[in-house]
Amino acid sequence: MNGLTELSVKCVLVGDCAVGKTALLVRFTSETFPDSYKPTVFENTGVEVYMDGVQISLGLWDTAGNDNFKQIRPRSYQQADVVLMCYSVANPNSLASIQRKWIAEVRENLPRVPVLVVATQTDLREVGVHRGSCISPAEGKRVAHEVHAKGYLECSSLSNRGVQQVFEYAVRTVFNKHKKRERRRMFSMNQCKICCSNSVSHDEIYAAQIKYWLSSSYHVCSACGHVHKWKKKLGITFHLETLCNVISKYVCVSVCDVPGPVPQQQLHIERDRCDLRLTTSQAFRASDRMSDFRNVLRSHRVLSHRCRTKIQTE
Ligand SMILES: Nc1nc2c(ncn2[C@@H]2O[C@H](COP(=O)(O)OP(=O)(O)OP(=O)(O)O)[C@@H](O)[C@H]2O)c(=O)[nH]1
Repeated sequence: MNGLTELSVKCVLVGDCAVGKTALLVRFTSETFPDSYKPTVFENTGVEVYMDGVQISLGLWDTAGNDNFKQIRPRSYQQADVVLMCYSVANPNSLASIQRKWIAEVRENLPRVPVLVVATQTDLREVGVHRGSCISPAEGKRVAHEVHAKGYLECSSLSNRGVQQVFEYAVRTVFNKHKKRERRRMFSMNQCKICCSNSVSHDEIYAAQIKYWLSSSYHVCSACGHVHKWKKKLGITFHLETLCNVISKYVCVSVCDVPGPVPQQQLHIERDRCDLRLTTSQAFRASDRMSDFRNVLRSHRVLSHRCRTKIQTE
C-alpha cells in the first residue's frame, strides 16, 4: 500500500458444503449464476475495485466446505485480510458449523483478522420446500455477535440481492483498518516534530532508571501521546510506575525528554504495533488502583488516534 492510493485486499470465503460460496463469487465477478453444483477444492480469482478513489486489488479465495480438503484450506488463509463465514438460511447445520467449527479454524489461522458472517440463499425464504423454516436474520445476527464478527450480511446469488453489499462491506472493513493505521502513522510522524523537540530517536530511545520512574510523575502529551514532564501543559497526569506495572512488557507511549540519571535500561519501540491507546481526556494518578487503571486503558482502546508507539522492555 502506498499512502492509501492503492490497496490489495485478500478475502477468503469459508463455510459448509453447498452453502453457495462459489455461486456468490461467480455472481459478484461475472454477473451470472451457476445452477449446477460442483464442489470446490481450491479456487482464487481477483478483481479491481475502487473505494473512495483508492484502487483496490481484491483477491477472492474460494475454499472447500468439504473436510476431505481440509489440509488445503490453511493455504487460503495465509495473509488474508478479511474472512467471510457463509451459511445458508435454508440449512441450520451450516449456521451451527459457524459456531462449532469455522470460527475456531479461522481464529487458529488468523487470530486477529476481521470476519463477517454472510447468510446466503435468502431467496429460499420465499420459495421452495424450506420456505417458512428458514433461519431468520435475527438468529443469524445473534450468531455473528457471538463469534465477534465485524458484521452480518445477507444475500442471494440467485436473485442477486445483497451480493454487491457483501463485498463492499468486506472491502470497507479492511479499507477503514488501513486508513486508521495510516492516519496513526501520519500523526506519529508529524506531531513528534512539534512536541518532542528534545526527544531522542523514535526507533531507539533511552529511559531513565526504573527507580527514577518510580519516584517521578510524568505527563502524557495530549498531542503526541509521549510522556513529558510538562506539568498540566498538554497532558494528563500519569505515573510511570503504574504504567510500567500495568503494561509490564508493552508500553503504549514512548518515553522521551527523560531527565535524571544516566539511562540504565534500553527500550525498543515497535512502531505502529500498539495494543493500548490512551486518550487525554482523563487524569490518572499514581494512587489509582491498578485494576481501575487497567479498565480505563481498556475502555479507551478505540478512542484515540494519537501517535501510538509500543515499547518493549528488554
Ligand atoms: N436458491 C439458491 N441456490 C443457490 C444460491 N447460491 C448457490 N445456490 C446453489 O447451491 C448449490 C451449491 O452452491 P455452491 O456455490 O457450489 O456452494 P459452495 O459453498 O461453493 O460448495 P462447496 O464448494 O462444496 O464448498 C448449487 O447448486 C447452487 O446453484 C442462492 O443464492 N439461491
